[in-house]
Amino acid sequence: MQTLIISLTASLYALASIASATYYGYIVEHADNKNQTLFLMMIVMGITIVFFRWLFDLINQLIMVRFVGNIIYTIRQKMLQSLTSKQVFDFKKKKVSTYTSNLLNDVELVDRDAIEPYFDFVSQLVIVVISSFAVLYYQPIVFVVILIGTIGVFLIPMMMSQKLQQKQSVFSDESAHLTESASDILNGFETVKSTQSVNKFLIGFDQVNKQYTKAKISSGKWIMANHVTSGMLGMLVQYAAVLASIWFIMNGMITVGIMLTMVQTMNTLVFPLIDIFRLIPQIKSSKPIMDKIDALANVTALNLTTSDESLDFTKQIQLKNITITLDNQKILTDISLKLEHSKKYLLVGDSGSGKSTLAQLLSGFITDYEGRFLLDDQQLNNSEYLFNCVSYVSQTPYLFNQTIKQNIVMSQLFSESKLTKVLKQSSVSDFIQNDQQLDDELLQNGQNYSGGQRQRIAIARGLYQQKPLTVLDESLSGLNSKLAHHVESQLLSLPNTALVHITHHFDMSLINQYDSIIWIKNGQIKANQKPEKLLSNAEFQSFLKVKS
Ligand SMILES: Nc1ncnc2c1ncn2[C@@H]1O[C@H](COP(=O)(O)OP(=O)(O)OP(=O)(O)O)[C@@H](O)[C@H]1O
Repeated sequence: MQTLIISLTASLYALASIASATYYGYIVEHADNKNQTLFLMMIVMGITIVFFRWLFDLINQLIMVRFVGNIIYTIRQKMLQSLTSKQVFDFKKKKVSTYTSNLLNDVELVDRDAIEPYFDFVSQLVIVVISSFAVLYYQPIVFVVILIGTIGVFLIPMMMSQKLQQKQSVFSDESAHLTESASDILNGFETVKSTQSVNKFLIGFDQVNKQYTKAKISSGKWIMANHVTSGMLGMLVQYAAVLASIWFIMNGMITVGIMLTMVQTMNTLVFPLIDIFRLIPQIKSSKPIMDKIDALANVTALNLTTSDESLDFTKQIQLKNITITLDNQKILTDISLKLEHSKKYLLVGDSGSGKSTLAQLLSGFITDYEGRFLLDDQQLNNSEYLFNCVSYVSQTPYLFNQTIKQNIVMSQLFSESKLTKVLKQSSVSDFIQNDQQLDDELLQNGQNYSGGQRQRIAIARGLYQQKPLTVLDESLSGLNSKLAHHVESQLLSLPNTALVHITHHFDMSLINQYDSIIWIKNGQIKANQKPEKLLSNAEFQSFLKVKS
């Protein structure tokens, strides 16, 4: 439809251009008529033609700008939609800065090198076709000269397109590296400064920037070479056609007026042809980037089956013989575990034993596992369904560029009483001076708050979601022991929420309130017992000693 509208406006422009060419020939033919009325009519005709030519050109360009804008908008929306429908684990296989670069830099490249040129190409093609008919009408032989010349010279830009594609692909990769390098320095700004690594990072960035600039110049050179060569080839075709016309005049076959009309019409034909020579390789060059965008924009959206929708967690979650292998390494081996509704579990183990991996499995982030995962008594087919039942609070939570209130409520319905309750349970209320503070926008990732305060906001967020299971992964590590004690005891007293709490810091005064301690060692469950029983185990005692 868009192509059709562009073609239509381009046709009107081409017809106005041909009228203009005919007008030139006509005024030259009638220059020695000395007729005042005819002269006035010529002025009116001239102004009318110029006006319509301008009007159709303007409409064509304005429609094109609108179409291109809308297409780019749709591509970005679709890309982000598809990205967010990725499974968490798959998403993490690439760097965030790579996605950012795809979403920003690559879309810009496609805009510049494919979408705008495409509409331009359609317009020019329509103009070429219509002008060809006009030239054919005036002098078929000149048309044949243009046709042969065009086919001949068309091969050269075509030969360039392969090279252009390769250059554009390298340029896109280098754009991603540049974004990665810049975001590394900016995200790790404190560490870069405090470790006195500014120079090291600047040198690193300098190298990446050089590579990027080299790729940009290299692709720019080829684009320009393509541009200039197309222009030169177009001129060659035009010269050949003009020479043919002159030959016809010399042989008395056409008048000077007709020749002028033809030269003008040829301009309407040859300049768009030059554009076409330039546009085809340019459009082809963006194919690798279009493929990349296509791959990103075509992730299959999450599709919960009816059986998934009826899944719920009212009694228990059961893991049966679960094994998780990452990078050919078994991280969890043959895990069998039952988590009952409303019960509280402490998950402990050495660093690297697999606690976070288990937490991520329970939270729906890991989809690739052997074994069976049962919600109540039904098999879980799609891990993302767990987002309905589980609230995950990470050790290093991300706070959005929004207010504290928005960071806590997220997409749940707002309830003042619920908010007040979770603010107290998480001890966020301790550092909130007044209600206005909840509505103040946070700095990047909540940097205007301490690590412990950020963790408490994340706990409040987790509790506000009111899911049957809350998983805390070292979420109290940034709090002092008094605060951690308060929050942990609040969590332990939640009546309708099961809790899995991963920690390296044991509050011995609360440990007996857990229903069970799950002890993981080397990716396997070493014990899953009531605290009083496990605390009497000598091996566990020595594990605790090492920890304290
Ligand atoms: N995406 C991954 N790809 C490959 N290996 C991974 C991945 N994530 C974790 N691992 C490995 O799995 C093992 C268990 O990691 P996990 O984070 O679950 O341990 P943990 O018990 O939570 O440790 P800590 O207490 O230090 O946080 C580690 O050896 C880690 O290197």
